[in-house]
Amino acid sequence: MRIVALEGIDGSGVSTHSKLLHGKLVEAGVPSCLWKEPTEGPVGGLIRGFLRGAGGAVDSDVMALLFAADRLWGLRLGVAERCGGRPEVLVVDRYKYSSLAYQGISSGLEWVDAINSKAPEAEVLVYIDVPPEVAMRRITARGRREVFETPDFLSRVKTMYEEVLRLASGRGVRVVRVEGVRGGVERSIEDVQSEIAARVFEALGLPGP
Ligand SMILES: Nc1ncnc2c1ncn2[C@@H]1O[C@H](COP(=O)(O)OP(=O)(O)OP(=O)(O)O)[C@@H](O)[C@H]1O
Ligand SMILES: Cc1cn([C@H]2C[C@H](O)[C@@H](COP(=O)(O)O)O2)c(=O)[nH]c1=O
Repeated sequence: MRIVALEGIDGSGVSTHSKLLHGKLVEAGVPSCLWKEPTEGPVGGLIRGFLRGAGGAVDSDVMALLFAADRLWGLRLGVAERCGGRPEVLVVDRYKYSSLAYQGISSGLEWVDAINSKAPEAEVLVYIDVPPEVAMRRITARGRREVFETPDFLSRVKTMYEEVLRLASGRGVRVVRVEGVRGGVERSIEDVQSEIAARVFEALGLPGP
């Protein structure tokens, strides 16, 4: 199973572009499945509660363990059930790189990496680079906020992603960095998506979308 992971700070467009990319793969006849973390499984439900603030204060180590458990549940049980077996390409809307960037801040990269060592590296990691101010504008516009969605925390996550991308790249993951904002101007969804699709197809050795 070839894993293509989409990553970025909240509001960068990870969910939007995961769905669109999956649609393009299906259109091109590539057996592909769209997966999202946190999942809809039992551990994913617990995580959602914490993200909405229902579980009280959020402890980074506890969240890291929950995300790692949810991830393995997905890889070992959820994907097979939802995708009808093992798809050729699994497009993941967030993966272990989110744990490294978000929980790595307080829990430490090394430990978060260790508890995720049973989740294989992605073949391709698409990072959507958006400044926290733009991301926060989009988050505010949609009206509901989760615990990590503050300007200060998203700035720290963005800084952490740089380290995570270096780590992944050093392990042979194809890192595709895409600008969500160019020359101070937000790029349209279509513009960003056509770049993502073209570069992911190329990285996977598939004929262009
Ligand atoms: N170029 C763009 N790419 C993606 N989304 C964009 C773009 N321009 C505007 N948007 C808007 O930004 C929002 C991004 O939402 P989306 O749920 O995809 O982000 P996300 O990164 O998955 O956030 P979260 O992790 O908080 O759920 C959507 O409302 C989308 O319409
Ligand atoms: C997989 C994963 C996610 N997170 C964070 C990133 C977001 O703030 C939320 C998920 O919300 P979304 O609206 O569904 O994108 O959780 C994280 O901190 N660690 C992880 O491993």
